[in-house]
Amino acid sequence: MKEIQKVLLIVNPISGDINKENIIQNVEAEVRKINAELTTYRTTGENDRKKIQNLVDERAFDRILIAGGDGTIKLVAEALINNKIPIAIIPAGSANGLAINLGIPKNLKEQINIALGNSITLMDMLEINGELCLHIGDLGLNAELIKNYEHSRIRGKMGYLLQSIPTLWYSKYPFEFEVRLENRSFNKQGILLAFANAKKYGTGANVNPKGKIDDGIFEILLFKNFDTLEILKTLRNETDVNSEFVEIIPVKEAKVFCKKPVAFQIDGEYLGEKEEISVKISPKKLPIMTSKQP
Ligand SMILES: Nc1ncnc2c1ncn2[C@@H]1O[C@H](COP(=O)(O)OP(=O)(O)OP(=O)(O)O)[C@@H](O)[C@H]1O
Repeated sequence: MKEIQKVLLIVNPISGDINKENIIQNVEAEVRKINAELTTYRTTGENDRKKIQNLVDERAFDRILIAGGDGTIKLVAEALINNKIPIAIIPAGSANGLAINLGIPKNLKEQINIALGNSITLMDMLEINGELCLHIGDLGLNAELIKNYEHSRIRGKMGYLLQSIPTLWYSKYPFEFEVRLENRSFNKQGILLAFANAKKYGTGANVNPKGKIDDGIFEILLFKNFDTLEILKTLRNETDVNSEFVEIIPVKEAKVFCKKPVAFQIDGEYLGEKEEISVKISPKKLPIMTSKQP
């Protein structure tokens, strides 16, 4: 592999409520050791995508490190789409769903080693209603929970837990979904319909055991109206989902129609209520650093 000469470090100063100075100093030290040049860009929350694109066009970076959460990774992936520079994650968000799915370790030194290493995975990306999705999008109860959580003042797992009760109380579940695949269509009722590129939710819940980020396939997960509280508990904990709750359908493309508008989210960001969803997989779209082939 070609030697790394120019590294861009993109830092989101506010993500996860974490001070990033320690990350920046450690990255500086490690980049110095390999005699590469480092440029650091701090996001402002305004026009970052264009500014990153300009920076990347100006200087030929051969590695881009991202210290932030899923929102920051998505922003960079959108800025770089079709530009084959490998990206690497230094997890520094509140949930870090993609990093969890890639098995990025907790230790900063190990994270930087992976970031400056040579194990690249060409990751599939989901495109949902024209939006880029890194690992999971869903319709239903989880999106309602995220919407309510975004408005609550209590963060972390406790915030989710406290929001579960009013979410369940006000939710109009079960929802009616019509799923259209390449060669068949069917109607299903459930509390949550997810499109998963990987195995886990950001909380670590292993909802899609067969999920693989580079197999050219995504899974539709239908959480049936079984035991809602039990399912919510599973989504918020680091446990495997009970297979009785969920039906898994591997596909490359799908359309979903809802009888009434249903809450929708991508990678932890609430995107309003939708009646129609169109999903397809873009295979091998994003080169991303991993400890080994996941
Ligand atoms: N300097 C800044 N000031 C305010 N907002 C910012 C700034 N830089 C980026 N942002 C905002 O940060 C958000 C992305 O945050 P990100 O998702 O990476 O972190 P998080 O929400 O803490 O983590 P996670 O997605 O893992 O829960 C975007 O909405 C972006 O507009």
